Amino acid sequence: MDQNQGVPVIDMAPFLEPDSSEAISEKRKAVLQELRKACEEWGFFTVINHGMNLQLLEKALKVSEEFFGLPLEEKLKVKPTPGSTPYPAGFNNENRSQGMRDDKELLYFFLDESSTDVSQRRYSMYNVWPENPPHFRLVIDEFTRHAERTTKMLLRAISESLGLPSNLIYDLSQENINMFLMNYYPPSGVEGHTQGLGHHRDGGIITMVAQNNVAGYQLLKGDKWITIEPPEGAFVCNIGDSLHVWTNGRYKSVMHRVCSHKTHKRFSLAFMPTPSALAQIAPLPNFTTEIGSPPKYRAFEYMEYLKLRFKNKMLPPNAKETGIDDFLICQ
Ligand SMILES: O=C(O)CCC(=O)C(=O)O
Ligand SMILES: [Fe+2]
Repeated sequence: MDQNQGVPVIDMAPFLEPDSSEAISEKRKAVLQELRKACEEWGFFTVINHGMNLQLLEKALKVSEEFFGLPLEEKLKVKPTPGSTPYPAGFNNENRSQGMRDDKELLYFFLDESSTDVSQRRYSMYNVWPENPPHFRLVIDEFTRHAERTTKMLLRAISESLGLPSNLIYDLSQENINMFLMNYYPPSGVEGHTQGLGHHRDGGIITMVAQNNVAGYQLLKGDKWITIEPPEGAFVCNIGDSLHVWTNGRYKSVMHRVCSHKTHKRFSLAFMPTPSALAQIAPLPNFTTEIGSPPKYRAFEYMEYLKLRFKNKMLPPNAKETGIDDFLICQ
C-alpha cells in the first residue's frame, strides 16, 4: 500500500485568484471543507498551488545544500548570539529529543523583518547570517518573503475553515513572527530507523515544510508511523499545539519525527508562524462555551510553554518531555 495514501493533498489555487466571483467562492468553500477534514482527522495536510514560485523553492533548497556542504568549522562561524533565547538563532548541530542526539544540523532564523513596525522586530535582531555561500542571503530573503505570504494565506484559510473571521488566528498570535528552520539530515549509513529528529509535536500555530525528494518525514497515526511523501514542490503542513489549544483539540497537533535516509542527504525548509511570547493560549469560546463543551486545557502565556519546552533539551535519555498534555485540565 502506498504509505502516503490518506494524507490529504489540498489544491489552494482558488485562494490565489484575485476575484471573488460566485464560482471562485464555491471552489473556496470546497477547499475549506477538505482543509477542515484534514485538520480534524490527520492534523496534517499537503498543499499544492500554494503561490510559492517553484524555481525559487529549488534555489532555496540548493543554497541550503551548499551551506551544509561547507566544512564544519565554517558552519560553526554562524554561532548563535548569546541571549537569543528561548531558541537561539544560528547554526546548531547538537539538537536532542527525549534526551537522545538528533542526527541533524540546523540553521535557524527569526522572520519578523517584514513587519512595518520596527519596534516589533525584536527577534530577527538575533539572526546570524552565513557569509558563505555568498549569495545565501539574497536567495533566502526572497524565498522567505514569498513563504511568509503563503503562511498568511494558509492561516486565513484555516480561520475560515473553522468558521472564524479570516484574520482571527493571525490576530490571536499578536505579532508577526515566523520561525524559519533549515534542516540537514546526513545519510545514516545503516539499515533501519535512525533518529534524524526525535518524535515531538510542534508548538506554534502551524508548520509548513518543503523538502528535497528524500523521504524521512513521518507522522504517527494510531500506533503506526506513516512516511509522508509529498508531490514535488508541495509544502507539508501540520497543526501546532497553539492552534490545537485554541480549537480545544478540534484541530489536532500530531506527533511526528524524521528518520534519516540510509544513503541520501535530506534537506528541509520549515516555517513556523508562532504566537508572541505574551500571547494568551486558551480554548476559544467558539469551541467551548458556545457549543457546551468544557475547556480541555488551562489558559497560559506562550512564554510559559516555551520555557518548559526548552528544558526538554536538557533531559537525560528517555525522560518524558513537557508537552501540551501537561496543560490538560483533569476532569
Ligand atoms: O525536517 C522536517 O521535515 C520536519 C522538521 C520538524 O518536524 C520540525 O522542525 O519541527
Ligand atoms: Fe516538527
